[in-house]
Amino acid sequence: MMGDRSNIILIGMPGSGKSTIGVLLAKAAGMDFVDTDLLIQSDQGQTLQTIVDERGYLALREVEERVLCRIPRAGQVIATGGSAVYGETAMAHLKSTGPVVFLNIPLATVRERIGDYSLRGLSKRPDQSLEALFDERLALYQRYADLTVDGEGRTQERICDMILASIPN
Ligand SMILES: Nc1ncnc2c1ncn2[C@@H]1O[C@H](COP(=O)(O)OP(=O)(O)O)[C@@H](O)[C@H]1O
Ligand SMILES: O=C(O)C1=C[C@@H](OP(=O)(O)O)[C@@H](O)[C@H](O)C1
Ligand SMILES: [Mg+2]
Repeated sequence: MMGDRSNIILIGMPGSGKSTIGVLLAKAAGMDFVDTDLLIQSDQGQTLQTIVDERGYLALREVEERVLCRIPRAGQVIATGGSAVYGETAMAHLKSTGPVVFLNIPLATVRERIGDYSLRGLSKRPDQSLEALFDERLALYQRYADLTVDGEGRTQERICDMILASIPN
């Protein structure tokens, strides 16, 4: 099946369900799954948290952009990290490989799901609040989305079904 279908690319804030819903989508659609956070870690031989702690949040964004640009065109479900949208070239590449789906959840739900974000290796300016990061990113997620799915109050299975119903195969 790989090679003859478009990718499906998931974007959104940390906690929006990209990694977990991505697996469900891939199983339901008979596609492969890749989590770009894991690609970054194996490329660098470091955890995301270590990259941010030792080299800074901009280093993570640079590495992320390079890794995303190498994603092949074959049919895979791709869970990106929340900061993927800072890479303009990477997003142009990903969009050329298939539909980009924005998993949209409110700030309060991001807070609930991610807990103490200082321990999450988030790619954000140290002085930036989560609220400011959310606002900055919302505009970027909306810019790149081909499809937006509201995840609030919905199960992962329901969100998966909604995405499959909206994407031609
Ligand atoms: N629709 C949902 N309803 C309830 N919990 C969810 C939902 N989507 C994701 N979660 C939970 O939120 C957490 C973060 O999900 P994850 O897939 O890792 O998000 P991301 O990859 O976008 O950061 C996980 O514990 C996951 O089970
Ligand atoms: O939003 C972010 O800045 C990040 C989100 C993480 O991925 P998830 O969105 O899958 O949690 C991971 O890429 C890294 O810790 C940076
Ligand atoms: Mg994830």
